[in-house]
Amino acid sequence: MSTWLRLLNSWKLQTRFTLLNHINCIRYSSRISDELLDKARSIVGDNNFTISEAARLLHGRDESYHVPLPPDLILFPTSTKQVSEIAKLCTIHKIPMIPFGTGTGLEGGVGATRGGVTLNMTRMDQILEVSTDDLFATVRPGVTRSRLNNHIRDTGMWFPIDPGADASLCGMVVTSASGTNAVRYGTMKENVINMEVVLANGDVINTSGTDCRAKKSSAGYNLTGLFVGCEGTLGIMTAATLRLYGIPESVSSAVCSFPSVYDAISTATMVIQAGIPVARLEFLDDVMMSACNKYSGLSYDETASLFLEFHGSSNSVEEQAELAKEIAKDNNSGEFQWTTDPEERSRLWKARHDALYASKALLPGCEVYITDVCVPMSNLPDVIVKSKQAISESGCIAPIVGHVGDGNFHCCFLLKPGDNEELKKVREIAMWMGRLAISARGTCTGEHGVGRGKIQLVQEQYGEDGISLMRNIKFALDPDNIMNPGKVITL
Ligand SMILES: Cc1cc2c(cc1C)N(C[C@H](O)[C@H](O)[C@H](O)COP(=O)(O)OP(=O)(O)OC[C@H]1O[C@@H](n3cnc4c(N)ncnc43)[C@H](O)[C@@H]1O)c1[nH]c(=O)[nH]c(=O)c1N2
Ligand SMILES: O=C(O)C(=O)Cc1ccccc1
Ligand SMILES: [Mn+2]
Repeated sequence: MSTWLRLLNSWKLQTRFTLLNHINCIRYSSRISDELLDKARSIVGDNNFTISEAARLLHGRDESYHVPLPPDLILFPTSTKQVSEIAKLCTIHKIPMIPFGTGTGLEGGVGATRGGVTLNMTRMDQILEVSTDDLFATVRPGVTRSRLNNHIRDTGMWFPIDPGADASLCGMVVTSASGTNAVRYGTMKENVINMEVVLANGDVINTSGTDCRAKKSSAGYNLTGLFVGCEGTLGIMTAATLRLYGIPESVSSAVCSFPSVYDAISTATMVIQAGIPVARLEFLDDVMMSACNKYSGLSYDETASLFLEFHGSSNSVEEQAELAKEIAKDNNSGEFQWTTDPEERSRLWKARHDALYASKALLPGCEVYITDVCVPMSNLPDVIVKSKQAISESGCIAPIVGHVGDGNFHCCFLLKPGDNEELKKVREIAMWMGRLAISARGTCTGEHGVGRGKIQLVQEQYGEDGISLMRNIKFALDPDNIMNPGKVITL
């Protein structure tokens, strides 16, 4: 093709794109004035601005069953200064701002309940600092968990918090995420040292003080704790400083099946009581084992099972596995298979991390409704067994998987798309499970957050006084209710 023809084609494409953008703009952004659009575009530049329908749809949904709620406009800021200017602009125009990390959330957190501006944070993707002496890394919100770990692998350090999905680290901070390694290394709550946050009015603050990298601090109110788990309703995270750990010299992994849920959970409890520093302690019920076998081509027993992992020196991981094996035997276990072979281990954990997709494959085309209760260990077996009973009485399919070392488990209800009756039934069971967990001295969400689906349960968990304090905090930081409105609490 001649250069002229290529130029002509590219001009045509650009004109079409501009025209389409213009049409979309007229169709969708009744809330957003031309003046605001122009100003927003001038803050981030033409290439970091879109109102295309495809982008709007993509940004209104995460990996949950929640109905997509597209924003009017998507901006891709490239600096904290730009985020601050966007916040000032949105405050002047009283337009909602919704931060978007990688969209792997499970509670509909990125949905634009009142339209507005989504800030896609993926283009702020620098790893700002890594200190192997002081064991921390400072990252911008576009950096994902696996990118950080690939970047620092040669230093012998890693960031262990692992929700399975390759989520943005800042998204993990604001959802207070955890996953399979939390039993040993804690959740995001225990692993954030400092954060840079842009507030609704455009102010930029550091939650532990301007340049603090200390492992602990008693200085003033715990602002870091306030923003961990805020789900974008109190501010926009523009950087996070996280704790790093040494990569363990040796790792062993194990699988073991049990005749009952009680035997499996008793083993989990006793492993922890025995002081074994287990790194992963995961439960899968019979239905989930069968789903994982099918999806990942495995042939494990299809009964209640534990997947375990141990970190330490080569002697220590052997010792830990053998001790756990003894405990499992005392609880009527089947064969306890353990290995240090990297390939076998990664096959096992890949199957575990694919549990969501294995569940979905049981009913092709289905949506999933996922619960996330967390209770003290002594109440865990009863809550799991009661939940399984409720699932079987309902006639629903809902494989169960859980980070049982932390008392946390998920029921993954499979939903036929468009079946509103079934959705209603599942929602009722999920609400009942949340209440069951609260009455068993636990919480309605251990790690996925509140988003749009658990607002009522959080109200019940805290009671009027607790919620009223949360509302006051929200009002102090976001008086116009424009920071990710309609999530976590209602005003
Ligand atoms: C297969 C699979 C498996 C799992 C999970 C997901 C999937 C798909 N998850 C859930 C998910 O990975 C977790 O909630 C992540 O922390 C979400 O991070 P994203 O970057 O994707 O946030 P996403 O973009 O989905 O946003 C989530 C919320 O955070 C807000 N937000 C995002 N970035 C922000 C920023 N920079 N500033 C302010 N607010 C921001 C958003 O507005 C929204 O409210 C999970 N979780 C878990 O804890 N344990 C687990 O075991 C799993 N397992
Ligand atoms: O894998 C996990 O631990 C999750 O939190 C996601 C999930 C939830 C329910 C079934 C499968 C995966
Ligand atoms: Mn989980």
